[in-house]
Amino acid sequence: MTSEPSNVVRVSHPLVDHHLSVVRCETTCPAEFRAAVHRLTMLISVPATDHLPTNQVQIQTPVAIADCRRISADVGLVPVLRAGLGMVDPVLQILPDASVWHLGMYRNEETAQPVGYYDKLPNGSPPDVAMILDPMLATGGSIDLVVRRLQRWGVGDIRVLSIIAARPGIQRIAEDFPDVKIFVAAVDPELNERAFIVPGLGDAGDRIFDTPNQD
Ligand SMILES: O=P(O)(O)OC[C@H]1O[C@H](OP(=O)(O)OP(=O)(O)O)[C@H](O)[C@@H]1O
Ligand SMILES: O=c1cc[nH]c(=O)[nH]1
Ligand SMILES: [Mg+2]
Repeated sequence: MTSEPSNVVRVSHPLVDHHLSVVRCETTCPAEFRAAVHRLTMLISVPATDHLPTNQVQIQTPVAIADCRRISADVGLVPVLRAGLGMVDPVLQILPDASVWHLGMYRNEETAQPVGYYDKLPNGSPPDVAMILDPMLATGGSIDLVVRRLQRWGVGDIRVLSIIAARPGIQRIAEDFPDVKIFVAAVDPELNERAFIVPGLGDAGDRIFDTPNQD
């Protein structure tokens, strides 16, 4: 662990380091990039779900009755299109009963401001816990909008899962939403003149979907 702001949990593990080196490498092909994002997301998901409440249940094993525990919270995953889609399956592997609510957002190339283009959140009651999935947190503008939208829906417990977050974006989220924790594989120091994370990994959405020069 490092001297990051208290809203950030950098998941420290040799496997995280290994798969980060894969996603950062510019010659990693899209199939390998997707696989590494999948593996990193699984590794981040475990600490990011450490607060979920459980109920005690009695389970009949083939031998006897065992006292067990099952997750009792209603969890909603909120992938931010497009890049967040690459993180949905690995979280569903460990939380198969979670719902998935999609939000679409892209950054305007000139201003780096987020533009919302799809919102599939319902009017009904919100989940107990929402986990926002987006591999990149740069200026924090996109996550800021998503958190505001979830709070408007009435979600009280919000966590963010990213692969790489930049310090300026982390700072922004900490100031705006001190209760929102961010779970990441890496914290990078800065942004370049195009608001890309340095050293980062480039454009996550384009690398997942093999659509170079789309942004
Ligand atoms: O913290 P911010 O400065 O807001 O930047 C981060 C956002 O930018 C990327 O999306 P992008 O605009 O590339 O859309 P895409 O997922 O469709 O590629 C990324 O996946 C985040 O959503
Ligand atoms: O470095 C960055 C910044 C925003 N979005 C990305 O995909 N990468
Ligand atoms: Mg992109």
